[in-house]
Amino acid sequence: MTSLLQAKTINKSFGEGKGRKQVLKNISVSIQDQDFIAIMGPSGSGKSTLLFTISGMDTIDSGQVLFQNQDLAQLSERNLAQIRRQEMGFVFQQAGFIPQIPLIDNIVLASYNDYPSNKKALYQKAKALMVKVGIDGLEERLVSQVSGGQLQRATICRAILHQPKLLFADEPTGALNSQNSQDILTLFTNLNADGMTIVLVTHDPMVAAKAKRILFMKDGQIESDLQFTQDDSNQKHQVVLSKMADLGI
Ligand SMILES: Nc1ncnc2c1ncn2[C@@H]1O[C@H](COP(=O)(O)OP(=O)(O)OP(=O)(O)O)[C@@H](O)[C@H]1O
Repeated sequence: MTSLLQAKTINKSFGEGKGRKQVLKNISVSIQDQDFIAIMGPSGSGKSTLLFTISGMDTIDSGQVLFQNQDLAQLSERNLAQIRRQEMGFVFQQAGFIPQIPLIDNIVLASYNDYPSNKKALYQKAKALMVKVGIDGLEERLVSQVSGGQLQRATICRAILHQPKLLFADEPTGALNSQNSQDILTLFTNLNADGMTIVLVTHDPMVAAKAKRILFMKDGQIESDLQFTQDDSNQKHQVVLSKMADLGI
């Protein structure tokens, strides 16, 4: 496996003066091609901030984030946006969908801008993905006409439509019931088996147990980095539960 993304001693603070809080403290982590990583840790430990900074959505105070050996901070805004649109996919809580257009247009829009000649294929693929995640039949609904869980699944469709190399997801199953969560996890597992690298943040030990590697964060640092060679979800689940107990999660 080759390194897809490397974070080198990154630091990130929020606030000014006395209110300044260092949220990421000298974090170094290397994400390999075809990794499937779950980031866990107590609330406020810096999980989402780590996801935002390594994905180029937010800046860092010091250190380096290299994606395919390119330093994100050295890229022009245009090049960074292009890499993020074409090579990365994002499942974040703020969906950023346009309220006035149907769900399927929202799913296709970003990819269509980059690949306008593929319009028909993109819509066909979007429909197939909507079936896979259990929101078929909602193609023409507006954002205001679907539930939070349905919107979350639409966000996932949009994030993977262009088959990104690297998928970032913040609590991708947070708004879903257990059957829908299982369907999404099966989809992620299959995408990963087909070559997509996945980095997700979760509080759910069942979700983490699907990953090949689990990073536990504590107070802005990576407390442990567990790699699993055997695909034994039960064993991983037990390890996660015991680690969560250690960290008081
Ligand atoms: N934009 C921001 N401005 C100021 N403080 C922020 C900002 N984003 C995050 N923080 C603070 O940074 C710390 C880490 O936040 P972060 O969202 O990364 O934690 P988390 O581990 O993902 O938490 P949770 O599990 O509750 O989502 C928290 O104290 C949070 O309040």
